[in-house]
Amino acid sequence: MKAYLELLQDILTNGEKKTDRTGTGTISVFGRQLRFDLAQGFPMVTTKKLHTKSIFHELLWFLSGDTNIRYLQENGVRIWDEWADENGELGPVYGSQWRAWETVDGRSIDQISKVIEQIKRNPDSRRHLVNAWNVADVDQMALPPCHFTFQFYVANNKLSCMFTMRSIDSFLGLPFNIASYALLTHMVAEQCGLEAGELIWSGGDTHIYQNHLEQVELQLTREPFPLPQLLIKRKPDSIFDYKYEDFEVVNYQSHPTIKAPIAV
Ligand SMILES: Nc1nc(=O)c2c([nH]1)NC[C@@H]1CN(c3ccc(C(=O)N[C@@H](CCC(=O)O)C(=O)O)cc3)CN21
Ligand SMILES: O=c1ccn([C@H]2C[C@H](O)[C@@H](COP(=O)(O)O)O2)c(=O)[nH]1
Repeated sequence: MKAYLELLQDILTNGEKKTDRTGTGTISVFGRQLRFDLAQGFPMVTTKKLHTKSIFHELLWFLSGDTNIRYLQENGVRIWDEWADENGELGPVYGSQWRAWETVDGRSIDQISKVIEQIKRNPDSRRHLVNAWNVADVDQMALPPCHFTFQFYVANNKLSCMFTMRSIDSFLGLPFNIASYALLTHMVAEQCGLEAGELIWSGGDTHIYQNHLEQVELQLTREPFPLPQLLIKRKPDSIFDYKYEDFEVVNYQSHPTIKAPIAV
């Protein structure tokens, strides 16, 4: 995860001070890319301890099409609490757009099933895309999608994924997002009979919140450990049948947690 630490240093060195919606203030750069070869290990930050449980449950929750935080809370995951209404609803966020994009003529499109079918049937297609930025729905969402699109690519029997984010909380959000899309790529690869290739992150407004600066400085004093590996213990019939217990991250050696306030 040297590339991630270099990104943090890049923001510290080149970032411009900006105000932001949450009133916290950031330093920010615009337009960056990171690449991870998934054969080299599972890309989890090792210079602080990451809560894998939150990351894995959140992805399973997206894939189930759910947009209510009940499932997360039942599994001890609190990362979406601040954005939900009194009924736990977030509006038509990721899960809804991924699994049930509503069309003007009243149909519902399951983008995840579709993209997996396409990868199997026509791996060389250049249209393996999933989109969460539904222009008609954005105003009803508790938070407009930050990771708003992703694309798959097949070559040499390997599946690569590029995901794009418009806005990046580089200290708290990005480590979660990288691990989450790495997991998704491994799952889709397994379902399609492919190996996991590269994971590419593309970022727009890539920022560090002003109240994360000390935490970032501390993290940059730490030496990364070798990457852990992801173990998927079985191959279910479909991408929607994975359970939390099917995954294990082995050999995750990390420095201690670094606490930081989340900007709401
Ligand atoms: N400002 C902000 N940053 C984000 O990364 C973010 C949002 N808002 N809003 C929506 C989701 C929620 N996400 C979150 C929310 C909280 C943590 C967080 O507090 N992480 C802690 C540990 C939390 C846990 O117990 O899992 C961390 O130390 O990584 C991470 C991602 C990512 N997104
Ligand atoms: O998966 C996520 C979700 C959110 N974020 C961050 C990026 C920003 O810091 C905030 C969103 O605020 P906006 O004003 O809507 O840009 O949440 C993230 O990094 N990863």
